[in-house]
Amino acid sequence: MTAVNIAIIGAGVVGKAFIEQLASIKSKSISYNLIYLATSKKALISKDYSPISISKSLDLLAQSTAAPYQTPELVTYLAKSNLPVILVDNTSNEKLAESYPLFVENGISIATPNKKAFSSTFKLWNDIFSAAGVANNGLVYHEASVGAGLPLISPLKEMVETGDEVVKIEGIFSGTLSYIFNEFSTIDPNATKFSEIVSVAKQLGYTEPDPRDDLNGLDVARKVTILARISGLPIENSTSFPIHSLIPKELESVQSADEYMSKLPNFDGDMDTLKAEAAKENKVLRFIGSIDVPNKKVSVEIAKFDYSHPFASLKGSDNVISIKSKRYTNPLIIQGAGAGADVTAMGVLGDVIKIAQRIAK
Ligand SMILES: NC(=O)C1=CN([C@@H]2O[C@H](COP(=O)(O)OP(=O)(O)OC[C@H]3O[C@@H](n4cnc5c(N)ncnc54)[C@H](OP(=O)(O)O)[C@@H]3O)[C@@H](O)[C@H]2O)C=CC1
Ligand SMILES: N[C@@H](CC=O)C(=O)O
Ligand code: NA
Repeated sequence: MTAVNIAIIGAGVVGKAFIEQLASIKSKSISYNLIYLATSKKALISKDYSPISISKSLDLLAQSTAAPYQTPELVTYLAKSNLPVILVDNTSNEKLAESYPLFVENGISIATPNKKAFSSTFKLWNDIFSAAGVANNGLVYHEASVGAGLPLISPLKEMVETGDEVVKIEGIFSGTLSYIFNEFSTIDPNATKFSEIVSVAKQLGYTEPDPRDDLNGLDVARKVTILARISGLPIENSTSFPIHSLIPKELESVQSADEYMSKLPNFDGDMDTLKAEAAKENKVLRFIGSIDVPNKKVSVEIAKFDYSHPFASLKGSDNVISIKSKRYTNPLIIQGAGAGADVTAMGVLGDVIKIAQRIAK
């Protein structure tokens, strides 16, 4: 039997589901030992690296009075581990993401759904993957950063590594905005109010910790940046191309997510007008991202589609992504739930298993 040590940061919507799935792994060949679990306020730390009960870890964390390690201390602690270590970043924290090269250079592997590291500066992207390419450094897997658990990053990387050339990627990349428009912009003229649907998407765990990151188009822009970079475009950062925001001008400067949510109903009329304009043309509204590789063009926008278009009949939080390449002249279509605790945790745990199969001792 071989083993790896697991350190988890983040115990929110995705983090809790990840811990539940990790506790249920039944591997005869690899033991997954939890040694560290932290939120921004507290931590559960096994100082001698002996395994912590995964199934009791959330209760133990709730009772813990220990403060989380700051990044340099955490790197030192994990680098001294008796076994290879996988850091699971289940936060959306940018500072932590900026430290990935440091973890990787210290032999610590990373599995994460956090998009920040892969969609910030192109320099950070290069620093992470050049560090991950060096022998004895950590590995970096981020399947759930686009399309949650849908197999997207892994097959796209394989296509590119085996010599395929991506021509065009387009689709619906946001579980939140898919859910919102599938519920809001339908043939039914009496569909629920836009602001109410945004609240439900938050309750269902589809939104970012701050739902404005979905509604301003930035979450889709981050995903599109990641896929464009894998496809070979050197996108400087996730704001260096046109992005349509759904945040009303008047709410752009509100301080908190709560204030934004409470004022959003005042702007339902604007969204009703947009929907009615589309309905007059027998169309629905959908929020899409597209990457045109030969023309080096990337965009994130709201668009109108005929009732008969496949995007018009999408259900729930489904993403649909079409990839056209030199080999796939008829596009490869990937469709399914693109947000939510269980499908995202599955993508992260799948990466943990893939890393463990390569590094466990
Ligand atoms: N929800 C979904 O469907 C999907 C989510 N993702 C990604 O998964 C990640 C997690 O999302 P989700 O679980 O919904 O978010 P939540 O807000 O529910 O949870 C975030 C967790 O991270 C912790 N955290 C935040 N900052 C820090 C920090 N600096 N140090 C330690 N802990 C920290 C929070 O702790 P505290 O409460 O103490 O702040 C909380 O436990 C995000 O990157 C998101 O983009 C990706 C695909 C789908
Ligand atoms: N908020 C995101 C979560 C997954 O990345 C979404 O709605 O798609
Ligand atoms: Na994915």
